[in-house]
Amino acid sequence: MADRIARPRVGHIQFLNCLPIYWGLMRSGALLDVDLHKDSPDRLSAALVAGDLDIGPISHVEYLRHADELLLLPDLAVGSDGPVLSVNVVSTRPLGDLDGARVALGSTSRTGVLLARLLLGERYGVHPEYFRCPPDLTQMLLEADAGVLIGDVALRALYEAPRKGLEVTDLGQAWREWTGLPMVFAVWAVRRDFAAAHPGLVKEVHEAFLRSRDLCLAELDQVAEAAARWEPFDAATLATYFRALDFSLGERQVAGLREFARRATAIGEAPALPAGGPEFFQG
Ligand SMILES: C=C(O[C@@H]1C=C(C(=O)O)C=C[C@H]1O)C(=O)O
Repeated sequence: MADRIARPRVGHIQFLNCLPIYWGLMRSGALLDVDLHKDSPDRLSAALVAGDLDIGPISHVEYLRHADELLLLPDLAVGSDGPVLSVNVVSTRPLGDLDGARVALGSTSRTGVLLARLLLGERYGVHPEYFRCPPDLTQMLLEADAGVLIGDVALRALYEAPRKGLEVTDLGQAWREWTGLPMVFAVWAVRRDFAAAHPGLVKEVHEAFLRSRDLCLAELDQVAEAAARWEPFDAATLATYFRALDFSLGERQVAGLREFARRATAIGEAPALPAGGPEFFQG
């Protein structure tokens, strides 16, 4: 039997925000050509950095921390140009009143929680005491005055919090109001060693993701209908959510990425992007 190369090991965020991209891989048949690993974004980020995955989504700030080992896949991201709906600070009082309070940072997030800290410190001038916590709103608010959540639990909190007398701050919207730019929460990257060894495979996977994204955007209401069957959200809510998300990484999004990188670097959370960065995979 001839030696075969293994399928590329590809990450997939196990949140509704990436379901549209998974949908397209299924529809186009490309799912057969990858070894897909579903997990939370914090674990996928760590796996890509550790070399346990070859290609996949990585939380924005984790990319910045490991940019020397990674190349970005062009035109693919999870972000928003305005409200994102699923990266939220849920608080018992307005953000400006959180000085000295306790704020719980959801453990699945790296970028959303850093954005919350930047916003609270630099825009609101408040300095809470932060601690890491599992992403469970009830547990967070037993020990804190605010919690930062991402993904499906954050989307749920957006709809449930007002009934509980809680405030919700959408961090995609807050970033846009603060900087005028889109926010990029996660990017897709390939390990540089894998890209050098298998450029053709990386090109194929990248193109499959782009086709998948475009297919999903053309069938968004069907995707929402299909997903609503298994989710605690109705189809209209899911369609609104998928339309709020921005899966592109064009010039404006790259400007947003550079601005976030600049601010993360200024507080010592990430090394500076090299001049002209980020560096992209050139298919
Ligand atoms: C929009 C989102 O983007 C995400 C936010 C991330 C983070 O804060 O580290 C990581 C991956 C993405 O899932 C979301 O999770 O809702």
